[in-house]
Amino acid sequence: MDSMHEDFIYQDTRKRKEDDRRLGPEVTSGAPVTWLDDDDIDKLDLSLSIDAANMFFNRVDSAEIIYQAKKKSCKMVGKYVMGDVLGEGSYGKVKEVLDSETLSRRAVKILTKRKLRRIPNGEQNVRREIQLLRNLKHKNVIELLDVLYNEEKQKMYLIMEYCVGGLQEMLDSAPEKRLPLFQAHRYFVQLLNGLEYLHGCGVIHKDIKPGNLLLTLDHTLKISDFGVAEALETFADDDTCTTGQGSPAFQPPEIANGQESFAGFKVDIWSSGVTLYNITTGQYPFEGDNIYRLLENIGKSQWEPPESLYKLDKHLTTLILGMLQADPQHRFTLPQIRNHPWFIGAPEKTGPPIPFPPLKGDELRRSTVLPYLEAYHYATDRDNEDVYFTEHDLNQQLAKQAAAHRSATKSKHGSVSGGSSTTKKRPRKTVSCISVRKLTSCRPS
Ligand SMILES: Nc1ncnc2c1ncn2[C@@H]1O[C@H](COP(=O)(O)OP(=O)(O)OP(=O)(O)O)[C@@H](O)[C@H]1O
Repeated sequence: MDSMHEDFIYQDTRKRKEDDRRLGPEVTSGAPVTWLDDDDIDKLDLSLSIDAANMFFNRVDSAEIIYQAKKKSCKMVGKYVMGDVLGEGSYGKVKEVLDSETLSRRAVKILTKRKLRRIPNGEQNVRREIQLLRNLKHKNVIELLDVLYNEEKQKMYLIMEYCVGGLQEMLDSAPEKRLPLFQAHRYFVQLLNGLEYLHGCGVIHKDIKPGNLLLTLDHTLKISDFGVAEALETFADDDTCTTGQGSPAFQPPEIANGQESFAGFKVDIWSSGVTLYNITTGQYPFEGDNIYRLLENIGKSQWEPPESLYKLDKHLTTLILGMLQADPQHRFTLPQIRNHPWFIGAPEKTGPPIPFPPLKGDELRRSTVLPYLEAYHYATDRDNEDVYFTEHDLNQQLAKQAAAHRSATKSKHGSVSGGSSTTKKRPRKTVSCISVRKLTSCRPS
C-alpha cells in the first residue's frame, strides 16, 4: 500500500470518528454478542431461559430510577480554571477554560503522549502545529496563546482563543444542512481573508472544511486545526508540496490521483470551493460509496454543477466552477476569487441566519467554568452530601429551567420568537449523571 493510501485510510478513520461523534456510532454497546441459529433456538427450553433472565435482570419502574448529580471539582492547569469538554478530535479532548488572571474565556486542547504515539505522525504533526500557530496572528486564524506541559502526567495543553461553535455543527443543525446565501457569503469572505494571510506567510492549510472553521460569538470565522498544514521554506522557489493528508471529500484531483508533487496553494483553493459548495447547497460535488470510489470520482473530475445551483445563484455557480477546475493551472487564484462578482456583491439578507445550536442543552452556551468555581468557593459540607434525583425531579427541574429561559427571552425581545420551536424543542438534561441506583436501596432504613 502506498503512503498516500495509508494517509487516506488514517484520515478515513478520523472522519469516521468525526461522523460517529456527529451521528452516533452504529454499535453503541461493547458487550460481546453470541449469535444463535434457528437450530440453537429450537433446542432452547424457553421457560427455563425466561426464568434465568429474571434471575439476572430485575425489572425496575422508571420512577424508581434515581440519578446522582455529578460533583463539580475545580481543577486548575497553570493559571487556567478547567470547565467542561467542548469537543473531541482524533488527537484529544478540547475543554473550556477560564484565564484566572484576565478572566477571559479560552479553549484548551489536551494531548497525551500515550495517545500521540498511537497516531501515525502524531507527535510530529502536533510539533508542527504548535510551531506554525506560534508564528501566526490574524483575525481569521485561531490564535495559540499558551502551551503548558505536565511531565509527570505526560500531558500537553494548548491554550487557544475560545470559539463558541463551528460551521459543521451549525450545518448539521440547519433544516436543509445549508446556510442562507448571505450567511455563507459572510463566512466565505472571512475564509478568504484568513487564507490570503496564511498563503502570504507561506503556510498551506491542506484541510480546509466546515469542521475546521470555528466561529466566535460575534461570528468571526477562525481557521483552525493545523495538524496537517505545511510551511514552505523561507526561500522556496514555489509552493510545491509532496504530502496531502486532508479529509478525502475535500481533496483535489491531483492528490486523489496520487500525483507525487503538486501546487500547495491550489489545494486550499479547491477545498475552499468544496466548502463553499457544501455550505450553500448542503451537498458535496463528489460522492462515493466508499473512500476509493470517492477518490476515483474526484480523480476523474467529471463534474457538472446541478441545475439547482444555477437556480440558487448564477454568479455563485461560476465562482464554484472556477474554484473546482480539475487543472490547478486553470483553477482560480485568490485575487480572481476576490474580484469575482459573487464575492464583491453581498447577497441580500433573506430571513434569519442559522443560529448556533445549543451545546449540551444550553442555547446560550454559557460558561461551563462557573459551576466549578461556585462549587469550589461556596460548597458547604451539606452541599457535599450525596444528592439524588428521581426522573420526575429531573423533568420538573428541566421544565422550570425552560420556563425561566422562555420568560427571560420574552422580556428581552418583547415576545417569544418562533413560538412553535419552544414546544418542539425539548430541553435536554442539564444534570450530568454518574450513577444510576435503585431508590429503595438509597433510602435510610
Ligand atoms: N478554540 C476552540 N474553541 C472552542 N471549541 C473548540 C476549539 N477548538 C476545538 N474546539 C472543539 O473541539 C473539537 C475538536 O477539535 P480538534 O481541533 O481537536 O479536532 P477536530 O478538528 O474536530 O478533529 P481532528 O483533529 O480529528 O481533525 C472541535 O470539533 C470543536 O468542536
